[in-house]
Amino acid sequence: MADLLRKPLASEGLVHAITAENAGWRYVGFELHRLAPGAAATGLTKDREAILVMVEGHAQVQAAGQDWGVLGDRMDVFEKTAPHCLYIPPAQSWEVTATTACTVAICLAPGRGDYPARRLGPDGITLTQRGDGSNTRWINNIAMEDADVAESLLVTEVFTPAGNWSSYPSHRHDEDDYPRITYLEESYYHRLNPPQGFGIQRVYTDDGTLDETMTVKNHDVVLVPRGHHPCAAPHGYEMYYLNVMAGPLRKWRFIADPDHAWLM
Ligand SMILES: O=C(O)C[C@@H](O)[C@H](O)C(=O)CO
Repeated sequence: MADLLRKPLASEGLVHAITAENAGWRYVGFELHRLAPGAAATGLTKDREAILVMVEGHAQVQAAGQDWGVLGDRMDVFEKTAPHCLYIPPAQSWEVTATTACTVAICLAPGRGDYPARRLGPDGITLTQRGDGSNTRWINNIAMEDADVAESLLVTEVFTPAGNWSSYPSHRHDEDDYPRITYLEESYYHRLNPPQGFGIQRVYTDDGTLDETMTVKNHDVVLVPRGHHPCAAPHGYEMYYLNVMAGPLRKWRFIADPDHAWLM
């Protein structure tokens, strides 16, 4: 059984510490910090670039030698307003001090230092519908390839209404053969509303050598090293996830599962 479902390490403080090494891949890292008011988290980006996402709550942020003031707006991620985010280049330190209870994600991928530190959002991030019917979901693009703001990170938020599917029709991005398809590792940080809910995520390859169907709960992370990766939210439970993708080329090109491509 592949180790794709990562449970929270704690309910407060450092909740996830996914590195390329412990994920068994090369590009994506992901940290999640849940901080009580007054609590702080710090880090060094080293040979990685980072996008800090204020998932919810407010915090005083210092990074890359600058004071960025208090970041954050929505107090609950399911308010769905545009997130406050910060791009932090490699070889920089950062420090977040919670001014309210807050949840802060640090999305990581390799970087050389070609891009400066800068705010991303809330300006320029617009909640956008993708799909229709029971495949409708709502997207906040934080840093996708049309935004020339990072070397390898692609970061997106997705809100899936109760009873709907997302990351669907099934698709994969696990071969480095641009422009046909790109190789992108991907992590999913999941939330459910109300929080006692659950969702389903399947990760599977065309040849069936990987086929895991996972029950995801609030604050779980799913790793997608390869294969298709659709999600479903049950009746009564809205699903949120924060996607981090990275690979050798900062482009998202995918191929649909041939069985379900007719739905595209
Ligand atoms: O469309 C969605 O529902 C989200 C996906 O695009 C998600 O970001 C992904 O699967 C990327 O390959």
